[in-house]
Amino acid sequence: MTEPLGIRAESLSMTYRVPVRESGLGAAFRSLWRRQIRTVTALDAVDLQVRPGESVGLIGPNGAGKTTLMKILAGILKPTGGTARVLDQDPFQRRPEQLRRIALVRGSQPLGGAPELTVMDSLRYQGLVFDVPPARFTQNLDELVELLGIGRLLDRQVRALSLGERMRAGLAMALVYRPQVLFLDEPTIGLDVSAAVRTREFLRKYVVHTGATMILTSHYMTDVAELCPRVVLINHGTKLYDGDLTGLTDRVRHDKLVEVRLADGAALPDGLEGVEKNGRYELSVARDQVAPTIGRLLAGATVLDLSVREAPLDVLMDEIYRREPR
Ligand SMILES: Nc1ncnc2c1ncn2[C@@H]1O[C@H](COP(=O)(O)OP(=O)(O)OP(=O)(O)O)[C@@H](O)[C@H]1O
Repeated sequence: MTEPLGIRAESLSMTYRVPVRESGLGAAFRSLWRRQIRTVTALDAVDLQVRPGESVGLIGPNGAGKTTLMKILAGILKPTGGTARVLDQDPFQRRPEQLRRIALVRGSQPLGGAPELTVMDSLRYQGLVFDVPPARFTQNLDELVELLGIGRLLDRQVRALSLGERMRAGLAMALVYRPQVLFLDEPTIGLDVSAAVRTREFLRKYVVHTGATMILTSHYMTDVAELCPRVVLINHGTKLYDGDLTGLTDRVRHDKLVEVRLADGAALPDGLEGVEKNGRYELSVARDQVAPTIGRLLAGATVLDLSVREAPLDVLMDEIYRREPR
């Protein structure tokens, strides 16, 4: 059955036409009357369905096509092939009532508008552009000020904000009209650890509180792991995986890491192998061998400390990306 709302992309393709020019003055003159064009396929027949209220992490290496897909879904780019429907409308039609229901926030440029304005004036302007009734505006703003902790920023000029402050103000700008669909392109890029944690907490609360649908791209796997129960991996413009993160990482790693500290610098019991790091051993153990391995460690040595963990997500993603030809 057709899902009436949410997001639906069918066979979405995007080809950019890029002028090609050799370096040098002569080549610059020649290109005036003989332009060479190369085509770049950024998306190649991508299908995607996102249910209302779902949070999806769009992942893939640099140049995979993630931003292109987001821009198409947000109505900024017209695809060269296929169809997109967001909240049952073609996003590229850019109908005002549609624009009022979606938002795109780019971590690299979280705030548009006039840099001389204060954050409060920018928010008021946003409220007018998006036709938010005054009482609703005040209510939304109060919530956002509380959730994002931006009270102290309201009377500051936009141009005087730090990157983290810009991101928080940018989120407030994008969310003050309560969009139902949120496209976030690397929302924590360049943020310090605390700012990234606070941004993630905010986004989690926002989607729970409002029921918004969210598509997020990030190279920080913590963002994706914490916010998106579902991930979509694309590379070279093609969708390669759609499911939960564990299902994806299980494809490359079938082990867990057992880390152990033994008394008096003792060696590992016979038959166990591991890498020594700072007085601890790290053992890569097949998932079904974790319990027997721990049993052998406890039986064969005096264990001071022991932990079992998954391989770091970034390492797993590196392995996944490396499997794909660049
Ligand atoms: N305006 C443009 N003109 C020409 N080519 C473009 C344009 N925008 C993107 N591309 C190309 O399209 C491909 C996909 O780019 P896109 O920005 O969608 O990737 P991405 O997955 O968001 O990458 P990143 O993680 O580096 O931001 C790349 O090869 C890129 O060089």
